[in-house]
Amino acid sequence: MAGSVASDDQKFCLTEVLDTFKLCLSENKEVYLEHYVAGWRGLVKFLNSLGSVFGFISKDAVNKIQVLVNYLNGENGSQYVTVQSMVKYELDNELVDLTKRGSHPESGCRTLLRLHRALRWLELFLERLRTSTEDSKTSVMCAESYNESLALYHPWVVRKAAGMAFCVLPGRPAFFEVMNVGPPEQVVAMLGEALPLISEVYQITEELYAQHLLLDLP
Ligand SMILES: CCCCCCCCCCCCC/C=C/[C@@H](O)[C@H](COP(=O)(O)O)NC(=O)CCCCCCCCCCCCCCC
Repeated sequence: MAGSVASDDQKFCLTEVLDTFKLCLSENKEVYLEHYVAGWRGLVKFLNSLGSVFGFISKDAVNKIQVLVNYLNGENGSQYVTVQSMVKYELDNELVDLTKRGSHPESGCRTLLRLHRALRWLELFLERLRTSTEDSKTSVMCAESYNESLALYHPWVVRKAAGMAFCVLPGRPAFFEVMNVGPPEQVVAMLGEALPLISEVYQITEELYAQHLLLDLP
């Protein structure tokens, strides 16, 4: 379906994303920013293949990815190799607006926090997809996951727009097809492999942010 008409580099395959999140964790459980960002790139590709209704969502994600890529490729790039080193560097050098937006409105820490919250949505949504049945509705699974995670941080207008976008999500069969992994059983197996990795990346980041009191960055 949608996947087969897209050109190769536009083609999304969940396997790629799985592999990217696998690469995220270093031996001592630090999170590599480069792979974290690459994981999000893959997800955005997928989102774009679902249609232009999701444009306002992917645009925001792309902006945030770009902010982080700019740090990675910037003159202090070596401080941004892992999320742990980024947090340390930005805090030590007072590069983070801690209570209200001021001179560092786009710190790596606050930018990554937005993606981190979205990763929780992803975890919840993929778990619902994994355990769903043929007649489950993707729009409902998506909305429930959103309400339990990201929605808690979004103002009414954004929640409203997101809710409208969810309504036009393709049904489960078409959705699985766009994932481009294979038959449903294979998608389910794949999700079973991907989820623990995504959870681990999420947990490690969550604990790091909690430890440094960064979970409410403006
Ligand atoms: C498959 C359906 C995809 C639905 C995506 C669900 C997430 C809905 C998010 C709605 C965000 C609306 C855009 C605006 C966001 C910003 O206001 C807000 C705050 O930023 P600020 O503090 O800089 O102002 N930004 C955010 O919270 C970051 C949102 C990032 C969302 C990235 C979502 C990517 C989704 C990728 C889907 C992949 C699904 C894969 C399934 C196999």
